[in-house]
Amino acid sequence: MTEIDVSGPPVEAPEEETTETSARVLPFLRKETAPAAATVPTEEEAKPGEWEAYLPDSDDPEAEGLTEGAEVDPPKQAYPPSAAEWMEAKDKARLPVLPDWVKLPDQRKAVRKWAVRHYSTMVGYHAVRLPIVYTPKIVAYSPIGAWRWSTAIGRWVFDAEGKALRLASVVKEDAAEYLRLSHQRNDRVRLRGIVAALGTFIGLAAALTLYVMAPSWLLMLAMAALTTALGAAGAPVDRPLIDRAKVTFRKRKLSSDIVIRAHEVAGLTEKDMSVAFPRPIGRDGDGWRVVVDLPYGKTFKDALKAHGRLASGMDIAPTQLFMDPDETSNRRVSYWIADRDPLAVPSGKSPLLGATRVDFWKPFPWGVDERGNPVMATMLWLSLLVGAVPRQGKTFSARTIALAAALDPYVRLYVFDGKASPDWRKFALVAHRIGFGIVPKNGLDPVEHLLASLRELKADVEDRYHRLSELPLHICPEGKLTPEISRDKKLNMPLTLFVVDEVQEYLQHPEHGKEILALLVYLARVAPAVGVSVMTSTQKPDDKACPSELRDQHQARFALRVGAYQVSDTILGAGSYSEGLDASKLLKSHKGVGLLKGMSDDSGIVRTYLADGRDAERILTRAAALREAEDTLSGDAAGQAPAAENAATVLDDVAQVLGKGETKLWSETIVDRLAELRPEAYGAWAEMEPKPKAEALTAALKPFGIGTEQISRRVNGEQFNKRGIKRDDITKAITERNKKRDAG
Ligand SMILES: Nc1ncnc2c1ncn2[C@@H]1O[C@H](COP(=O)(O)OP(=O)(O)OP(=O)(O)O)[C@@H](O)[C@H]1O
Repeated sequence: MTEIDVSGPPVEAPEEETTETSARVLPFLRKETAPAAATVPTEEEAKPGEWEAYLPDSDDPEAEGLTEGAEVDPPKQAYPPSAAEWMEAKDKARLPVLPDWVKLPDQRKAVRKWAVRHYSTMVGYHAVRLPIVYTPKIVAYSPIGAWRWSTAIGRWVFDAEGKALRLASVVKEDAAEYLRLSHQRNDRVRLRGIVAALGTFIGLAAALTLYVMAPSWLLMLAMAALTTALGAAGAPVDRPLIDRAKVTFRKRKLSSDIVIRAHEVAGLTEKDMSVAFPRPIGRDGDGWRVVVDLPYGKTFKDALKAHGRLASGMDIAPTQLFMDPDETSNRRVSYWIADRDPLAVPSGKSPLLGATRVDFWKPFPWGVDERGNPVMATMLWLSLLVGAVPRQGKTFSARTIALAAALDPYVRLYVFDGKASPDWRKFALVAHRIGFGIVPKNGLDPVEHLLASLRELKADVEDRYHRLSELPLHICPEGKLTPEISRDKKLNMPLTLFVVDEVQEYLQHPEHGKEILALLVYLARVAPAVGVSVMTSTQKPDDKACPSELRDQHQARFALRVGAYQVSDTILGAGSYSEGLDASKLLKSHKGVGLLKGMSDDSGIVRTYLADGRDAERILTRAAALREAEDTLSGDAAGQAPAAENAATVLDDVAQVLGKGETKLWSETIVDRLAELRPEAYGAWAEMEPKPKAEALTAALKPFGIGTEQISRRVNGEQFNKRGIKRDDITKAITERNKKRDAG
């Protein structure tokens, strides 16, 4: 592959350098130059990424000592570039046949909206002034206009323009010249007099005809037109009849002068070099798109640093100015200048309110960007970290994602809220496991419940990896979870979303914090690949409250307003600030607005849709009904024993149901006995078919490292082979658990 050095424009090498044995390698090009016509490119010709090479001309007397074909330091890059590179460069440089605002319906709509708003403002402006300003002015100026017209016609008819020449010939006493000019004047006056008389006659006849025959509206129109024309002619030259519409900046055309001024005051221009405009300024959605080339040596980062000064230079709020780097050149910056602060405009209610169900395998609407384009979110194969200062919409934005998951009846939800706020309560209708706060209540410790859920899920994830690799090819062609597998209840591998709001509350738990951290790190890193996504949110993204070893596992990040750019970088990942992503620039009024990174190839602003408490309740009631209809309610929502209770006692329960002298027992028999022992906890298992019944027990014992094995038994003289549990395994697990418990 060709290596291309585009570190700077070609520089004419000093003569002595070319004669040295260690010749300097000039920056090379993507475009081949015809050797015979090789010249040093001027700055205007040199476009980024299209440098022309300066090849010494052997005919040039100054190129002494250089012979064609003689070896200098071989350039790093092969030359000429390959056809693919050449085509790629051309592809990048090519402008589309039609601009985006013509092709894309969203942009077309925005331009249409802008045009209607712009021109209706203009028309409205003048319509209001027509009766109260323009008409009185026209009427007042029209006599002056009539006088100006008649004197102008009189001067024309009597050849006033030749008067000065005639007078000059009199002063010079040049009789011949005077006679010639007088003759010319007489001829002119005669002809012009006839024309004027004819014009007056026709005009009067037309006026009379109009007066007698024309309908009154036409007569009025003609009079209005005549008065307007006279008024315009009579208006003082320094004060035009019609005011210019005094429109605000956002409706004023953004000119290159304004952009240049902004760069000058922002210190982004050089003494002898201003900014260049590689393409014309144009409308883009509800704003202007301006692409500039900064002077050589200035970078996108410089523009980013000067953000506030640029906004001031353009006379707009900083929140109206958006910047994007350009991949072809570090000195090219693309600005989007919004007509008004787009982030303060609410994005509206979540479309989930009108949705009967969601397919969580597909992207779902989460909000809109600064230009009002929809932003679709997906949680497939990733984990998401949400961070912000309190009251900015952290919980609401994360909850909208969980609501979408709830509306897919095949998605299993785990919801834990460290703050025990009312925001997540209604998820109890659908969540497989749910817990609030960190303080034990009604005999249930939410932290232990979270821990047990994490262990349960870890075992599930390990099991999924194992089973996916063993599934037959026709079910699992690529060894990956598919929509079909995830919806097959028998396979029990649904898409799963693990939500932890205010995660720092759990991570700082004195007893279980470390284990919770380790399990979350494991899940955020490993689980997305088998359809288990983790979504954590925090108002304290610092290392103490939410260590980087957990933050770093999140592929996607969403930062709402934070206090400082360093905190923004902590949430979004190092280097985000230099890419132009800085959540500290968001304002308090920007509720539910944040910067999204890593969910797709694009990073940027999302104004999340709003689903308040009542909306959430409506959606969750619908989601619960949907799950009931599809028979997918499970865990806590289905009234099945909470994970903590199961996990804490299942070992003892199994030990208890194993009869004296029974060294091993079939799983389904164990479940039946468990259901008799504690129907409130195991009743639901007992009603299952034999296979899922056995699988439920296997999953419950998995976190303790207990597996099943084939057990042969004779029933009524017949031999049966089924999977079961060994007493020794149970006894060992209980001993280990007790040891751990005692060790504290
Ligand atoms: N998308 C949105 N559109 C409009 N307003 C919103 C949006 N999201 C949140 N808000 C407003 O912001 C307020 C705070 O939201 P939320 O409770 O999600 O903040 P938070 O960051 O989780 O706060 P805390 O840390 O105190 O829980 C909400 O009560 C709501 O009024």
